[in-house]
Amino acid sequence: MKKTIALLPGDGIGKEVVDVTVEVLKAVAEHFQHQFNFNYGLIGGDAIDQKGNPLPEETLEICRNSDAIILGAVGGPKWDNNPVELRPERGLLALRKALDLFANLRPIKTFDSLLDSSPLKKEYVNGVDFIIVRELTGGLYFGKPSERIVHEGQEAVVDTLLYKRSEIERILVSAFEMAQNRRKHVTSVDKANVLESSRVWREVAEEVSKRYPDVELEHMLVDNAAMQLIRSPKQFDVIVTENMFGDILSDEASMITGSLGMLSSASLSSDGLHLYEPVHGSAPDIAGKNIANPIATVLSAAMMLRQSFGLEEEAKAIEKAVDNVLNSGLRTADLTEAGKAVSTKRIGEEIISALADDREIIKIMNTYS
Ligand SMILES: NC(=O)c1ccc[n+]([C@@H]2O[C@H](COP(=O)([O-])OP(=O)(O)OC[C@H]3O[C@@H](n4cnc5c(N)ncnc54)[C@H](O)[C@@H]3O)[C@@H](O)[C@H]2O)c1
Ligand SMILES: CC(C)[C@H](C(=O)O)[C@@H](O)C(=O)O
Ligand SMILES: [Mg+2]
Repeated sequence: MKKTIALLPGDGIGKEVVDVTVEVLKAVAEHFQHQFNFNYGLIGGDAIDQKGNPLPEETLEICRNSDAIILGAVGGPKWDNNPVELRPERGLLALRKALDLFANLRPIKTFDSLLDSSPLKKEYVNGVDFIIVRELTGGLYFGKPSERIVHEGQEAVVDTLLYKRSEIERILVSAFEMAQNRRKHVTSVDKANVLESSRVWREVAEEVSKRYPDVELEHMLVDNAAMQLIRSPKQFDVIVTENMFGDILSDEASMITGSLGMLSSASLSSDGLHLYEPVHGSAPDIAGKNIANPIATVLSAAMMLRQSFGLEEEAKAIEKAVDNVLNSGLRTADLTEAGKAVSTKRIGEEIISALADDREIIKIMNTYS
């Protein structure tokens, strides 16, 4: 299979984790006889420095001319005091909007070998397998006005939480569709005791649920959901929620798996051009040290192979290679005690060698079958 992949490494550890992921994808291409072409684009702080724009038009073109997009992360202290239009994060938000990447899927699944890495009790995290479906192109992130104003004669500020009913409906449909192929349970998270937007969200959730009689719908207030994620994470199958709540709950949920460095994601659009990125950011505190965990991005690439290219066997091969590496006891610093950790690059090399081992076994088995 021949595919073109846009690579937007971005800033900080974004570059390090994308570098590893590209090597893994090259190994997959070699073992499974595919041709992956990689087109690099600038986004975030780097793009501001080189092009004066966090999302240059060339980058959008590269994305539009590709079959899928892999992004690292954007942001860093260097640009923190920039005016809002020159913030790296604006580049990511503009990209999500421009490509209509409205459905952000963030799977939370524990690895058996990492049960001890979670701060939660082993018996609570063992077997956790749920997905957060986060609305990604609406809500507080995009509502206008969003500005400093004078209100009642005083300095004030306003951000707007705006959703079209159709935007709420399409994300809920995505969640119910997903639940139908899983354990048939949707938890719709909102703040309907306070926010009008959440009251409408609940109404739409009820309407959509009528089309999926085999799926159970539960409403949960976001503050309770934050607590339930820690108290009993196994109760969840599909969590669907608006943009900001989803952002916060997914970082929280990452600790069930042991680290934010484990959490992959897919941002899906209606026209089939999807973006894959780790849930974490550019981690300025560890950037440039070759110690970041690349697994979130590598697993995002597996999501890409499955979702965008239909390459199920290849996606599974990556997931199995990651599992094998973790089973062998190798861990980056976020998952183990100081002194025992291995580097970003080493984890990448081990994943590639686990992939190769697995292919050899399959080949040997095929010759005997
Ligand atoms: N998708 C994105 O591009 C994205 C996501 C989140 C934050 N950001 C940006 O990143 C910058 C830093 O934000 P932050 O520090 O709040 O969040 P962060 O996710 O970058 O880091 C939070 C903490 O987790 C650790 N961490 C994150 N990823 C890791 C990995 N792969 N391996 C090991 N440790 C990891 C970091 O070292 C840090 O201690 C900000 O500019 C923010 O806007 C970007
Ligand atoms: C960098 C930031 C804009 C982004 C978000 O809030 O969506 C990040 O935190 C994420 O989770 O992808
Ligand atoms: Mg976030």
